[in-house]
Amino acid sequence: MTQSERDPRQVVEILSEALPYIQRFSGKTVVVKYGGNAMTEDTLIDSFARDIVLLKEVGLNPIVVHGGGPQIGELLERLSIESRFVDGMRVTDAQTMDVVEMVLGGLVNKSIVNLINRAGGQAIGLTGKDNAQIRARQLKVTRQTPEMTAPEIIDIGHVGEVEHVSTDLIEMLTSAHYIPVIAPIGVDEAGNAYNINADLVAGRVAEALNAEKLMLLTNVAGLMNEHGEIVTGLSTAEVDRLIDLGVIHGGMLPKIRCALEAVKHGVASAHIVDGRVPHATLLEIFTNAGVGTLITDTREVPTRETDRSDNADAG
Ligand SMILES: Nc1ncnc2c1ncn2[C@@H]1O[C@H](COP(=O)(O)OP(=O)(O)O)[C@@H](O)[C@H]1O
Ligand SMILES: CC(=O)N[C@@H](CCC(=O)OP(=O)(O)O)C(=O)O
Repeated sequence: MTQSERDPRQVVEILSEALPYIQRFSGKTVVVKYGGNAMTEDTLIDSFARDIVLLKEVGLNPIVVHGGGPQIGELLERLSIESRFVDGMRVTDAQTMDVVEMVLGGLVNKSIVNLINRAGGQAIGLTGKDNAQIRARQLKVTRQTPEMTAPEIIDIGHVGEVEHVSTDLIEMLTSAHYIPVIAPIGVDEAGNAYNINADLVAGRVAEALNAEKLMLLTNVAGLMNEHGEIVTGLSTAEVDRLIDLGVIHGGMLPKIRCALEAVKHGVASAHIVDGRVPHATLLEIFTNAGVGTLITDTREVPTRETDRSDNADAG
């Protein structure tokens, strides 16, 4: 249904209902991580871009950090370069690193920038190399089995972890009304590039900016428990239990870990959101409907009401 087909009274009612949320979040920073798996259909990517522009226009401060795992996988396949993952991280040799940089810093970054600009925003695409804003070091992955006396270090190549995020460039851009769109490539002091899981970058960017929200848009309806049910509010205790049970695995592991780290380090809330739902970002921020899993720094199970409790009108 288009706006002209709707009852105009309904349209203004919806706008009016969003007012408490707009007031609550105005001026606040929201880091939105757009996963490669959520970039499935053109219409969805369009609605994502419109949501980001709308957030900016109503006074929030959106920062986009994007992934592109499936898109990297596609080009590697076309180039007949084999790829595998250890603990949700792509093993990255020098040749793979070149492809990662081309796809993330080039194709994917610029297509998101282009869509946001076409939706009326002012997006600027960056990688962690710009102003060396994402300082990285090589990620050491260890593995230990009961038979081993000491953990084994597995070399997964040019894969990085975030050492430090400098926020001056991001802040300069956002204060001049631009929307930064950041590809998850880090750099060390010697200028070496690192492939970093996009969730980890988004979490650390959110922490560094003291963001109100970290939204992780993916291709599932939220975090599932051992019964296959979506967990709407996730306590830190429940995360530990689900990891021990092996229910959280693959790409969900870094996602949950970075969400937990972010809320422990000052981000008010993290959300795992179904990016396949049109306008998922707006639904999560401006309505009580909530479309995924909410994570806050609490041993209790959080609810959307507690997440919004500092404005009595907004819940
Ligand atoms: N407990 C879980 N609940 C939901 N998804 C899970 C869970 N454990 C593993 N996953 C997997 O994690 C995937 C999301 O991570 P990932 O593929 O890295 O997405 P993205 O590209 O959006 O970062 C899901 O598609 C699902 O296959
Ligand atoms: C080290 C590592 O695994 N890096 C990821 C970077 C992209 C990413 O994280 O993309 P998604 O968010 O779409 O999964 C990769 O090479 O796929």
